[in-house]
Amino acid sequence: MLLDTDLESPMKALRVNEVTSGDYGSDSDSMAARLGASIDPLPDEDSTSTMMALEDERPSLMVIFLTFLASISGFMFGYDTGYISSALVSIGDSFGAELTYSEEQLITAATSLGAFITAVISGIIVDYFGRKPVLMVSNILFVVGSIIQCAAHGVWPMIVGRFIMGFGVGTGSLIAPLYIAELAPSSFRGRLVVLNCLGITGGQLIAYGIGAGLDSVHNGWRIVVGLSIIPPAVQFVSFLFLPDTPRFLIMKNDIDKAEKVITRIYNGATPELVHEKIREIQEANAGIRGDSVLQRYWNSVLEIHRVPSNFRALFLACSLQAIQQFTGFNSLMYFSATIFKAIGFNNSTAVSLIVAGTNFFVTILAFFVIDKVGRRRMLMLSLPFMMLFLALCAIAFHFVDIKFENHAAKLNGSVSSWGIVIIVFMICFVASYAIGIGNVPWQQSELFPQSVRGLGASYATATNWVGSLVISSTFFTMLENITPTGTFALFASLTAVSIVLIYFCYPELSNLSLEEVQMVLTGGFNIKTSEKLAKKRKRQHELHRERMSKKAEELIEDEHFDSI
Ligand SMILES: O[C@H]1[C@H](O)[C@@H](O)[C@H](O)[C@@H](O)[C@H]1O
Repeated sequence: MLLDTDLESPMKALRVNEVTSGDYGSDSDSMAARLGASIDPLPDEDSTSTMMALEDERPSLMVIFLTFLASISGFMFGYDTGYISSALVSIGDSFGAELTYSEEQLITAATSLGAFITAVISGIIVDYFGRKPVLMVSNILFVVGSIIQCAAHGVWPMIVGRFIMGFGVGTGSLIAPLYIAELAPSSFRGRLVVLNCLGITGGQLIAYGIGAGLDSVHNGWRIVVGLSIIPPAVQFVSFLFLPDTPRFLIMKNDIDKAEKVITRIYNGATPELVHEKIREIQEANAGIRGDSVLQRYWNSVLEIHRVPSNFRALFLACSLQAIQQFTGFNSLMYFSATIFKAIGFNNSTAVSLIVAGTNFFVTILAFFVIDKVGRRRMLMLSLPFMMLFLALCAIAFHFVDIKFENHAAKLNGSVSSWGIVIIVFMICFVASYAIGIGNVPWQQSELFPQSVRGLGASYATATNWVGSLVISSTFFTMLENITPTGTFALFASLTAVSIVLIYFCYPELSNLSLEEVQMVLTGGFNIKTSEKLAKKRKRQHELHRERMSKKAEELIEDEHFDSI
């Protein structure tokens, strides 16, 4: 019979082996074996422990509300990266003369660069000051960046505004999924984090839509940018009245506050369950030692690199973000209008709206299936299809007589049936991306223990922004130098390598509590064990819910009987 206490003992051993002893290099292979042993027989009905009791519950209204509010950061991420392509066209000669190609590139890249910088430094700041205050600072940066852009009458103020806005985007893209993951009951964590991804893809879709609508309006781009002030202002004011995550509060030893927050965010949180939960989090999440911020930062850096389970987590989180970016999706997100124009479509903005729309709607599908199907299975479905459609795009481009030179495309002839084939393949590629690798990497926070979660998430987020910067600034150069066929073939080969990496290294983490994830990453990647444990947890969650609804039915029947 499985008890969660069975799973706690390897947990204690994990800390003794890997952290407390300071023997960072020694990895515990027996851990996997013990973990495997502990999850072997299926649990009976009475085995649901404290942790399960709370982690099983449907998210409370409070959790759903906080998730939506945090997802505003995702929306800003999407909106701010989405509006720029239409804004660049409609800025026209607002700054005295038409923008040169390098000015356009600087304006676009400034946000990614700003985002990269804050993604690197925010990790440690969020572990020190908390998730909520740093999220609120990101709101101020969004607003300041937008105001500077709206008032800009030259290229440089525009670049500075985009750069400052990038600070907000980077910080928000790091904290929002982290905040949500720390609040969510484990059986709903995947879905709730995907809500933030829906914010991103929805923000991109809306930005494209508004941009296309205001295309011919004089100074319409100022309206598009100006509108972006509203969501962060709403998020800022709301968070004035809302709490930080219990896991952060416990790390800071603010137990009273943590108790209050847990009581508010978990349905069915009795005082005993709340205390038990606090004890579990305390046990699993020893804070980082050190007298000053710098010393603690350094110790976190040591711990994330030297503790094998942390390093595995770091490797996975960064690899997933790199795969998401280097398989080329954002080249379509940012430049699909240009590509479609190049292959002969007049209404290219409308066609590129289809790309953003497919990304958004398939992310909705991912929302419904991620916790049921599992992260690993979704990736193993997503990547092979992406590879297939990238390869098909590469082949189809071979039959279109098109040349990219000096950042312009020369098409010989008019739009052909191959052009339509390319669009269909690209849309299938986007759908395959959005169902898996488009959102699973943002589950990154679940990979790390509390003590290095901010730092780990920041490394991974920074990887995402570097990837986005590299792909968006080299895509045209690749089209020119290695042809579209070569470019898409390169993306397809990188996807093939990614499939191998995911197959051998990415365990199934759906339905596991944040503390159990640590056990899975101890002593190896434990793919088989993780799959068994995830399956077992899923069964337990289902059993628990069935029991709860049976109890509720019995209660209603009793009441009915009494009233007769
Ligand atoms: O998860 C998001 C999403 O897929 C966006 O559409 C994409 O532009 C981002 O780069 C990515 O991080």
